[in-house]
Amino acid sequence: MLSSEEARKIFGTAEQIFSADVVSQTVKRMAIDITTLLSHQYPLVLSIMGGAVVFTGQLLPLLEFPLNFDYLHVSRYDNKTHGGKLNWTVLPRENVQNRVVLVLDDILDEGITLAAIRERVMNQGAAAFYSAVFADKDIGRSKPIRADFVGVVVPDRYVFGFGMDVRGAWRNLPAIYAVKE
Ligand SMILES: O=P(O)(O)OC[C@H]1O[C@H](OP(=O)(O)OP(=O)(O)O)[C@H](O)[C@@H]1O
Ligand SMILES: Nc1nc2[nH]cnc2c(=O)[nH]1
Repeated sequence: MLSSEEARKIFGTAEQIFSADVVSQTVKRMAIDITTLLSHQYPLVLSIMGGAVVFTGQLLPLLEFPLNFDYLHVSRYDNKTHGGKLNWTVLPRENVQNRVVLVLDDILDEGITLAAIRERVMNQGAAAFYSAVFADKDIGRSKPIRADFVGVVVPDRYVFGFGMDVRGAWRNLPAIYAVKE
């Protein structure tokens, strides 16, 4: 775990890439797009902990139609800046069978996490799978999955804030930052 001083130092040298205002306007725009497509589908919304916690908390109150909510916890970065093996720690309790599922995540990077979630959800009998990611990283190569709803495109750098951590810290920031290279 980072010390408080280390965490402050990373923040102090980081570059803000999306302000809190832009982030909040983007969530509103995504809510409109999601409502247009899914408001009559009674979707089961699955939030991917822990990164999606802030995005989920801001998006859900803007979705003014009936839905169910559950979460799952899967991670593969484990406080590092490069992904490894997927670690499923919490599986959803809600049954996905015959449901239209909308998965919420903070960031689509290489796409490995979201592709694995889609495979799992579809194998369990979901009727349809949609995904909304707040940030889509421009990694310069193809990904195994595209999100149906994308908030912002971020550069190919390690980013944090708005739910995304840097070595476990700073998920609480309202804006998005890139660590100093
Ligand atoms: O597209 P990928 O390269 O697979 O990476 C994207 C995943 O990485 C992050 O999770 P992380 O493993 O950092 O766990 P966390 O949400 O608990 O921080 C993020 O929340 C996505 O789920
Ligand atoms: N915090 C954070 N998590 C990630 N998971 C995959 N890419 C990233 C990233 O750039 N930042």
